[in-house]
Formats: sequence, C-alpha cells, structure tokens
Amino acid sequence: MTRSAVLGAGAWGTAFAKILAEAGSHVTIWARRESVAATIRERRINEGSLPGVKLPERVTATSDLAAAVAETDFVFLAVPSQTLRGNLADWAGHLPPDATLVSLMKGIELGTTKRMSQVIVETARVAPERVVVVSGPNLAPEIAAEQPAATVVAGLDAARAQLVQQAIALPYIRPYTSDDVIGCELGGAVKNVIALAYGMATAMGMGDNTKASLITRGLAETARLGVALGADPMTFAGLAGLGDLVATCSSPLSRNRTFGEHLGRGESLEAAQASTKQTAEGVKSCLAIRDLARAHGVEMPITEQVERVCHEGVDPRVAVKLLMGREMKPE
Ligand SMILES: NC(=O)c1ccc[n+]([C@@H]2O[C@H](COP(=O)([O-])OP(=O)(O)OC[C@H]3O[C@@H](n4cnc5c(N)ncnc54)[C@H](O)[C@@H]3O)[C@@H](O)[C@H]2O)c1
Ligand SMILES: O=P(O)(O)OC[C@H](O)CO
Repeated sequence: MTRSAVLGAGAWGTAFAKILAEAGSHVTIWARRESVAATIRERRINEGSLPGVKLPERVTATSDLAAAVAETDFVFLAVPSQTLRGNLADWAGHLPPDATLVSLMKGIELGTTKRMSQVIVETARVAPERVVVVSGPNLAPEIAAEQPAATVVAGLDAARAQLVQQAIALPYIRPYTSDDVIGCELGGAVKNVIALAYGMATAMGMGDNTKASLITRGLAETARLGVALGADPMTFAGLAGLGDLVATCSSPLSRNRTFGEHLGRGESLEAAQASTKQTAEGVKSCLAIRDLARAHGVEMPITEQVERVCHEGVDPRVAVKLLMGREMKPE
C-alpha cells in the first residue's frame, strides 16, 4: 500500500487526503496548528476547512513535518502559493529522496513570477522530473461530496504522472495524464484572476453575454501567455484550461469569484479580505501574472484590469469601460 503526505490542512488538502485514502493510500495530513491535527486524528473532521466531511480511517494528521513525510511515496503540497517557498525552505531536508512531489496549488509567485513546480524544483533542490501537478475543475466541497469530476495529472516523467493518476482514481474522480506542466499550471493560476473579474461582473448585475465574453477572452489571454511560455495551446481547451475556468467562474463555491463579488459591490481590498477568510489565490497572483506577461510582451488586458481594481483602487466600472474601449482588432 502506498503512503502519502498532504502538506496543508486547508479545504483542498483535506479533500485530497480523503481522495487518496479512498483510493487506497495511507495518508498523513500535516497541519500548521496542532489543534487542527489533533481534531483530524481524534474526530476525523476538519471543521474549519471542510465542514461536515468525515474523513476515512486511513487518514491521520500531525503538526510534525518530519513525521508526516517519513517513508512516503508521494508528498502533496497544498499550502497557499505565496507561502510555498518559505515552507519548503524548512521542509526540504526532510523529504524522502525519491518521493514524487505533487503540487495541488494554483498560483504564480510574487516577485519571481515562478510557477509552483518551479518553486518546488528550486527550493527543494529536486529534478523537474520528480514534480507532478494536479489541476482541473475541482472545487473542494463538491469533490468531498463525491460529485463526479475529472482532473489532469501533469508531469515531465510519464511514469510518475501515471502513478499519481492511479493513486487518485475513484468512481467519482477521473484523472487524465498530460506532459504539459506549464499549460496546466498556467490554466489553474490565471482562471483565478478571470474568476475575480467574473465575480465583479456578477455583483455589478451584468448578464450572460458579459460573462461569456469574459470567459472566452480570459481563456484567449491565458492561452496567449501559455504559448509564449512553451505550453501546448490545446491544454487550454482541456480540463485544466476551459474546464477549470468554467467551474470557478460559474460556482458560488469559488473563493475567487466570491472575492470578486465583494470588489464588484464596491468594497476595498481590505474589506473584501476581512469578509472572506480562505485563500483567493488570484488576488496576489494577478500581480505576478501581469508581470510575467509584460516580461514576455504578452497582452493580458483582463488581468491588467483585475490587478488595477485589486491593488490600485480602480473602480470596477471604470475597468469595464477601459476594457470595452480598447483598440479594435481581429479575434
Ligand atoms: N479549495 C479548492 O477547492 C481548491 C481546489 C484546487 C486547488 N486549490 C488550491 O490549493 C491551494 C490550497 O488551497 P486551499 O483551498 O486548501 O486553501 P485554504 O485557504 O482552505 O487553506 C490553506 C491552508 O494553508 C494554511 N496556511 C496558511 N498560511 C500558511 C503558511 N504560511 N504555512 C503553512 N500553511 C499555511 C492554512 O492554515 C490552511 O490550512 C491553493 O493554491 C488553491 O488554489 C484549491
Ligand atoms: O475556490 P477557488 O476559487 O480557489 O477555486 C477552487 C478550485 O481551484 C476550482 O477548481
């Protein structure tokens, strides 16, 4: 039987531990707070992150990182993107020498503009082939409720990607493999930014034409950046591209869309942060994605406007006017 560690006891880490255990792994969740780890161990619940979900017997938890990762085949990373580098700096020395490191995160690092797999390779000092990424339309509460969904397992080493695929396949999870790590990670990170815009549009009372236009043009700018970085354009028509974009934009469960709704109602960034507690990765990633796009000479007008609303106090209505008033061009 395989052994897995899930580092991060948020909504996704907890839901993913349930998947892994049901698919046959022994799973240890690492939680920052011992009280969270103890409740998972003793009561098999993580009420703060995934309310009402009972975890299988094969899931345990600890706040001791070395104990969590000892003798594991897979280490799944599910902390907020902007904390990953700091976390890995502390963890790198404890990781088993051949464990596959799997990123469950959807963000781009501020300052460096690196994807999560790049941060892992650099900080844990491992070969890129040891890193696998899981990304797709996977809202944690729906997955925890065992509603059928598909996802993508992307890796440079096809054999490792297949092992992860086998480790998470269930009657309600259908994982596909891919070799396009760049495309899958970008799809996951940029959809959060577009979902912020979608939430703003929703709160401003905009209709389905507006929302369809945002999704379509949002995907166009994602694919443009992806191609400039070496991704396969077809990835953006798949689960980690369009699939995740549609799920995140259309679901009231999405933290990014919900955060956008707060901004669309005229709240400041600080007020929106105060009323939404969980991670809305797009809020920080929009800055890094904008910088990455500029560095590669790629136009990302929706991302630019989301960044201005989030971080420069621009009124979302003004952002819409600017987007609609751009120079005419072919699709
Ligand atoms: N929730 C989902 O539906 C979902 C689905 C797919 C991918 N993701 C991605 O998974 C990642 C984690 O998201 P989540 O939904 O679990 O977020 P979350 O907000 O529910 O939980 C984040 C967890 O990280 C912990 N944390 C915060 N700061 C930390 C630090 N400095 N060091 C270590 N741990 C820290 C928090 O205590 C919390 O347990 C994100 O990149 C997100 O985009 C989430
Ligand atoms: O709740 P969000 O906005 O972080 O989205 C969750 C997942 O990434 C959806 O696939």
